[in-house]
Amino acid sequence: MINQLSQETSPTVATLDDLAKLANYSLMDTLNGDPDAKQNGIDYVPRQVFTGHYVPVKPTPIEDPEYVAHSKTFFSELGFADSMAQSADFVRMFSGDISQVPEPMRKVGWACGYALSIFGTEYTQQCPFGTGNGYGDGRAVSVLEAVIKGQRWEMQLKGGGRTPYCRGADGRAVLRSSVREFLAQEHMHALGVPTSRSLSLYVSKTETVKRPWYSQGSHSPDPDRLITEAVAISTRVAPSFIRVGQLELFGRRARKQEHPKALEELEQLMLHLVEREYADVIDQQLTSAEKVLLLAREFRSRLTSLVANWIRVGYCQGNFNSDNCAAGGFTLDYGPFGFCDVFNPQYQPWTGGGQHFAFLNQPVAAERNFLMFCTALSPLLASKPDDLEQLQQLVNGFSTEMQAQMEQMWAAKLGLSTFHPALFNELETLMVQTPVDYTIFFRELSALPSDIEPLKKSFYQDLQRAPEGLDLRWSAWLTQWQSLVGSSTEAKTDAKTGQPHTREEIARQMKLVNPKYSLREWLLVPAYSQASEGDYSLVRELQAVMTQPYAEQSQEVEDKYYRLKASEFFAVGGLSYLSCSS
Ligand SMILES: Nc1ncnc2c1ncn2[C@@H]1O[C@H](COP(=O)(O)OP(=O)(O)OP(=O)(O)O)[C@@H](O)[C@H]1O
Ligand SMILES: [Mg+2]
Repeated sequence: MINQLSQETSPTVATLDDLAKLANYSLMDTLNGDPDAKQNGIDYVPRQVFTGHYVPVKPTPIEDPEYVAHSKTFFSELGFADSMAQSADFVRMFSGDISQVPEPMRKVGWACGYALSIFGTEYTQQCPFGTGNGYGDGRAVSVLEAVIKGQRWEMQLKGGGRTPYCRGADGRAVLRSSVREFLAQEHMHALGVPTSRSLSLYVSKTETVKRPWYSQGSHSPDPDRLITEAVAISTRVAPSFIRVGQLELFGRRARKQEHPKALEELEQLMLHLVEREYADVIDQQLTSAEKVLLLAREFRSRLTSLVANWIRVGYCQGNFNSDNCAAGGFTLDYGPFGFCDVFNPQYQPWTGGGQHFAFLNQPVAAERNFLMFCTALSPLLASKPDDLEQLQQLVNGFSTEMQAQMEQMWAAKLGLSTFHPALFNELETLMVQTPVDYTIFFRELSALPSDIEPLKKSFYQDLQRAPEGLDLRWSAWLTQWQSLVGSSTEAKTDAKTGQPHTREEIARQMKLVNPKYSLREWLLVPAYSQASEGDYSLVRELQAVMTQPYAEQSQEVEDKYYRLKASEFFAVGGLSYLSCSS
């Protein structure tokens, strides 16, 4: 028994050679969009790519890389030895130098083109050629596909240098944004929300770029100066990085018959998506049309659940364009994101994002992305009016499914088995007028308080919008809520198990829905600031705290991280909002 256990837990991948043995590429090489001459992947000049799944791109290594962090959780899931993250050949590969990787790993990576829709409107003007053929992964370069413990994973460098889609930019990511992305992915996974995963993070000791950023304490919406920042490469991992935008690029080409194989390529990409992301729920034997419909149904279900989960944990994507919407239904692109402190339905951390991508508008933004997803697939059903009609029904049914997911989520946050509209509406009004800290409020509520005093820990007293009579209204609300959840709980039974619910059980369940710790922007700022001085201790501390967001943790952690946002952090660039995610 002891032997068996140690065998199961001991890492099976201790070196890059071990990892190389698991390399297994499912790239559609028949859909390589670059002419033969460019197979070495070193043509970084912005150019139009008219067809195909990907272009070969050799990443540009960062100079003199230094280890910052790796995901211990994910390494353990993959059976990777922690020591590998600091081994010379692993560091070399995941800081962008794949020229020496062992066979059968490939010495050239790849980047993909994609289209852009913003809130359901198609765009091409962001493409330097105005056609949409020059837009895509501008700094994301995939370097490996491997089947590990029966699961296929794609590993992608972010900040891996220029690609044909870089649009004149440098293809780099800075340490600041890479720390944010690395930690946010770790946190999101620990929150139980589907996401691309963090693998590793390396910074250059010598290479820097200039980026616009805020002077300390700046209240201006836009950065007011250029700062020099170290470049970094974080590696993210997912079953695939196919975006709704990529399907759209293929869908638009098919719709406009831009080239003779456009429809065929769309079908191939759809089948590839099904294989990479939906193989467990869509039978390979089905016809293409059947697959399209099941794919749309399944994506709808994943997307609605994803967005309800975002709202459950206080996450705002900030720029929920179709090119930031993973077709596999998980969170992707941690640039303009934020976790809200003060509850505000209009919370939007990114100054460029607009209200359409605000916190509680995310269900509508998701619906627009779903519409674009279905529009992209519809040429595949062009000769089948009944199937097209079914696809349309799936689009029409989005808001109902979304609403159901939201109601279930709100009920769970309140420890109730059903949604009570009047109770919720009054709560939402009170949360805005008080206003409350979103995370702290629901966590305090999870202790089933008998009066409103404990809830006041979440109140931003200085920001009160309607102080008159608030306490009385809160007390009335709490009494009403308690009558549903609290006093009569002993008599209640669980609909599924028939077991009686105790107060302890309800509190326990609520604490698994309402996290105690949330990756607030003002916690990230000191972590990446210290990191820029070569001190990674706060990054690692935050990683440790934020990968157990539901646990109580120590008193010391609670004192430091379970707190209201300080008044001096309000309305400050880089702390309350950001204009730049690169
Ligand atoms: N420094 C950069 N160099 C080249 N391209 C960039 C750079 N910053 C952003 N881009 C490109 O701009 C586009 C939109 O920006 P966005 O912030 O969504 O990208 P990103 O942060 O690189 O994201 P993603 O996580 O979606 O790959 C993407 O095509 C992206 O690759
Ligand atoms: Mg993006």
